[in-house]
Amino acid sequence: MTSDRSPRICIAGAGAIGGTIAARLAKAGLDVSVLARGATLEALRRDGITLTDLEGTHQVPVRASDQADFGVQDVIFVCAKAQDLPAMMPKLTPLIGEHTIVVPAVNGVPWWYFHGDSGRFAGEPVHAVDPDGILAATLPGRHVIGCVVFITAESPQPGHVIARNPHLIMFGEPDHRVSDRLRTLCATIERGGIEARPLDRIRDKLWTKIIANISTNPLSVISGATLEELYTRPELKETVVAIMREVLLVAASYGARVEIDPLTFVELGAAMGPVRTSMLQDYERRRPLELAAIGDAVLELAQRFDIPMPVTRKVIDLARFRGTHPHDPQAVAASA
Ligand SMILES: NC(=O)C1=CN([C@@H]2O[C@H](COP(=O)(O)OP(=O)(O)OC[C@H]3O[C@@H](n4cnc5c(N)ncnc54)[C@H](OP(=O)(O)O)[C@@H]3O)[C@@H](O)[C@H]2O)C=CC1
Ligand SMILES: CC(C)(CO)C(=O)C(=O)O
Repeated sequence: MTSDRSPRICIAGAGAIGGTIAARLAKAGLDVSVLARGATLEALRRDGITLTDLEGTHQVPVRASDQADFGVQDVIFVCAKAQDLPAMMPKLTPLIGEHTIVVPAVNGVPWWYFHGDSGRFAGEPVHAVDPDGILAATLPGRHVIGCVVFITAESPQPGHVIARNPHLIMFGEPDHRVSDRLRTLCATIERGGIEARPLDRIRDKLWTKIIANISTNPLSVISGATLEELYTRPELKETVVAIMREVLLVAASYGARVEIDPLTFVELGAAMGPVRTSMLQDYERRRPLELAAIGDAVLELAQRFDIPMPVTRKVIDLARFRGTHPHDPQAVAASA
């Protein structure tokens, strides 16, 4: 990636996060192409992306296709749910050239976690997120720059995105170098009004986000509670904090420095207000839950150090049950 011409940026997956990033960058005049499908593709071709953020509502035209026919890209943001990556990633191959950067904007433990790592598991796969090894096989790790997305967004209908909070993404090289390409990427993203911070220890922030997700997303599915409720109602908060404690031990075992303690986490989380987690939104729409990346992968990492995670495991099991047996008030009423 060079800074002497406008970079070509592809956003693969135009839901809540992909739609927000694509709209911000395209609105700033960057060369953006969007890989989308179905109703979203139709909406993008007809109306562009309609983004409501802190600055108001913007309608932003974008180039969109369901074929990866945009030519070799400088940057590809992969913005699908983790379980959709093995189907999506091979489609992106024509977009990847020698110097292409691929940024998975995906919650949970990434498949590249041990790539570029110098610890005892260096180079090993994370089976829960790449069960057939498709991601590792299609994308050489040298293309990856990791990121942690601090944007809360919803896509209430295809092509429409609401993201009414400050937009922050932290980026980092898997081997922790603060490289030229990392700095150039951040400068490019900032042109879109998204705060982009280059980090030298991306896994620390990954763990911070993983702790937020694993302690609230599955429990939100079981309880139907918002973040504010999860972090303030004593009967929910107790479980949230118990999960955090279990996961902090795993993070520490992998050498991560998580600077926030559970009580500070709870205070910050409560201030997020009546937000429905992305997993609760998926549950309500009868969509698959991102439990493999946010839950199972953490259990897999815990297992490597023989760390028991009784509360976390139970909550993940219950969320998985709820995801496959959705509560249907109408059916309950009809059978009464
Ligand atoms: N929403 C949020 O507030 C946050 C989300 N995240 C994370 O960001 C990631 C993306 O989440 P989010 O944007 O909410 O998810 P969404 O479900 O809103 O968007 C995912 C998009 O990817 C599309 N997609 C999936 N597979 C393909 C494919 N093969 N070809 C083309 N398009 C495809 C989906 O299309 P279709 O609708 O047709 O399935 C959908 O439009 C997740 O890991 C999530 O956990 C992180 C921080 C906050
Ligand atoms: C808002 C937050 C942090 C909740 O865990 C999130 O990332 C999500 O909803 O997936």
